[in-house]
Amino acid sequence: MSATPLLHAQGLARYYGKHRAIEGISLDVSAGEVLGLLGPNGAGKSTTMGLLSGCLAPSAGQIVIDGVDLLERPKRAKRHIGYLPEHPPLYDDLCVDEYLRYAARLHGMRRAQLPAALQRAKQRTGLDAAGRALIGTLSKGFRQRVGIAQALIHQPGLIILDEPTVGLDPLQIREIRELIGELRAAHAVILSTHILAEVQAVCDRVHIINRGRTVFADTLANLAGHTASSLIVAFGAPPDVAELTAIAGIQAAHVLGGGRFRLEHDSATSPGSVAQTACDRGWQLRELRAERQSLEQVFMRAVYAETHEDRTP
Ligand SMILES: Nc1ncnc2c1ncn2[C@@H]1O[C@H](COP(=O)(O)OP(=O)(O)OP(=O)(O)O)[C@@H](O)[C@H]1O
Repeated sequence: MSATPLLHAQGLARYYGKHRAIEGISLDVSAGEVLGLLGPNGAGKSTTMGLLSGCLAPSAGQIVIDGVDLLERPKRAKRHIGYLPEHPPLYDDLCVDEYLRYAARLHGMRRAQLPAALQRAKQRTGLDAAGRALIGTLSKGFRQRVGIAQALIHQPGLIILDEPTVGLDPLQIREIRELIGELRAAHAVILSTHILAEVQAVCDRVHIINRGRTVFADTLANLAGHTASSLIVAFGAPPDVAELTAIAGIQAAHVLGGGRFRLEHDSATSPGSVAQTACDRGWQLRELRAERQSLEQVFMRAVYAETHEDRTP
């Protein structure tokens, strides 16, 4: 990540009347990065995207885009933002060229700039041959491409995509994900999603929110390096679960079948103590490895553990 992020958001909060949608959200995104904003339904993703794009006013907090304060100088800051809302603002009665021309004019581009801008945006989104097609006749995947083309027509530094693959078929999802990956070369990208695989497929970093608050934020590279507090073991002569949980520091043992188990352990326990016990008792150790922490585990721990705790009477 470069020293100065393209987007810096600090302490964002948004209330709808008395209802707190988000609070204390801070995030940075740099050029060349795709940040995934992940959370279950109602977590506050769209609200956060609305604030970052300047479409919603925050109740508290600061947003700086390419050195320009979004609240103090909204017009100037918005020049650096391209936004694809959850429901793309498309006009079915316009053809793709007419619509992109209209979007470019809304972004304050001069008429003389339009032909080159349209050609560039269409070429980058795979719409070269679709300029004269009526938007109302396009497939959902192509409509989404048009939505992305309007977001990048004025060559903003930051592109914000709210649930960009919702409602698409698997092939269209793959195509849009590839397109998002390509955008990284020239832009900072934030996308919101509730799909873990989406984050894993296209994002460099993940920011998980639950009920309006940040519950996890890190790079995917760091995530892969983390180890969970569990071991996978396999034995030729497997013991009973009770014998495994009797090993000091082993908190639970789950049978995986074929002599394999997942052992949950405390932070002080090393795989060596399990290996030693297996050796002493003749269990014929065949496999012993620390489990990698997956995004799913992080998500479940951060989101569902919190939700469950609150529901426990
Ligand atoms: N205009 C509004 N008026 C009142 N409450 C709202 C409004 N918009 C959102 N909320 C509430 O704010 C919270 C966050 O909603 P938001 O739409 O930002 O979540 P989300 O993570 O985008 O959800 P989803 O994935 O279902 O779109 C929810 O409790 C929602 O009911």
